[in-house]
Amino acid sequence: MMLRVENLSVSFRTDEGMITPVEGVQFGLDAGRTLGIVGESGSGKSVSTKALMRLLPNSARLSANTRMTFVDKRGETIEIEKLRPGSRALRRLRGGEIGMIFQEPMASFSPVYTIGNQIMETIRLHRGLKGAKARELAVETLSKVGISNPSARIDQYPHELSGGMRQRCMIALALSAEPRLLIADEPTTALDVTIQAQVLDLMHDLQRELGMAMIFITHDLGVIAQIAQDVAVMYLGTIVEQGPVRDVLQTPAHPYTRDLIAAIPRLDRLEHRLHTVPGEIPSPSARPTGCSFRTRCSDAIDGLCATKTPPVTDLGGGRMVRCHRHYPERTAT
Ligand SMILES: Nc1ncnc2c1ncn2[C@@H]1O[C@H](COP(=O)(O)OP(=O)(O)OP(=O)(O)O)[C@@H](O)[C@H]1O
Repeated sequence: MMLRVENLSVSFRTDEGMITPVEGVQFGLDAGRTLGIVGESGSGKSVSTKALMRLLPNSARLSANTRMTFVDKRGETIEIEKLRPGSRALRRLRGGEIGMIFQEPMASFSPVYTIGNQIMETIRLHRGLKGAKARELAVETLSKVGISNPSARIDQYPHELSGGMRQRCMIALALSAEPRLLIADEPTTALDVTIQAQVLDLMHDLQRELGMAMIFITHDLGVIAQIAQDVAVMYLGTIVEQGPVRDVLQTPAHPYTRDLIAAIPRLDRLEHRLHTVPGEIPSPSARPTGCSFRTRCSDAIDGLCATKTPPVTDLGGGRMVRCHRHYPERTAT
């Protein structure tokens, strides 16, 4: 397995004391596969992936038993949680081994350099090519992400491009280092629907061509269905359900997943009002006792869900769920 995350817990020191917005996250990812992470705003998706790239602020702490292992391009195993801030190994990991793209491309680009300069700098840093060779490769990468007339566009500044173009250039920037893993944090949310579909198709094609693994973060299960093979559903800092996308969408095992599926707009149900998951996600500083979803759950069991944290149940076929309804002895009845 290329990436294995075990017991990932992240706490922050805040004015109101310690909060733990990510707790006990576990998942694995093979080369060439896409894991979709879905959940509402505040569920801990970004904090989890920032932890993977060691991009969390100084106020963040990983629990002592957090393990994040990654097999790099040379076949060596990197223990990400042990990398020292500012170390060469960490710089090599970021960008070179794990690339990241965001909702807002301006977060990746500096406004004062041309697109080409920034892509060529990445190529120099991570692939050791300079001058005409680096430029050639940058043009090639821009053309790969569907930028027309790339040898002219390469000399433009980020603000000279449209939103969709900038998004493509950001993908080109991330890909130019040839990462083994690409983390995409809501990369299409700000785009209009047609461009969103084009960018998703593009990412899918590039991934197949390059054999890269991908973690795709979104609040939209519909997008996950298009792009990922596996899905992890997060709620209030933990993964509540995980498994192959098709199985999870067809037979969701957790009430929260069922609610998210009901919220997907469907063409054949346009006349109905769009559902959203009822209620609001609590703050990590006010995590409910027992199962953290029980305050919004329509299926909560009196006297159990408020007092006992549901254990992880292995449902077979690579699926797991954290819900008292799925205790083996309960599902048997
Ligand atoms: N630097 C920080 N200090 C304190 N709390 C933080 C910090 N960064 C994130 N959090 C908290 O961690 C929780 C999870 O945030 P995170 O950004 O991971 O959610 P998310 O699922 O990615 O949401 P979104 O879809 O809005 O990006 C939130 O309650 C947030 O307030």
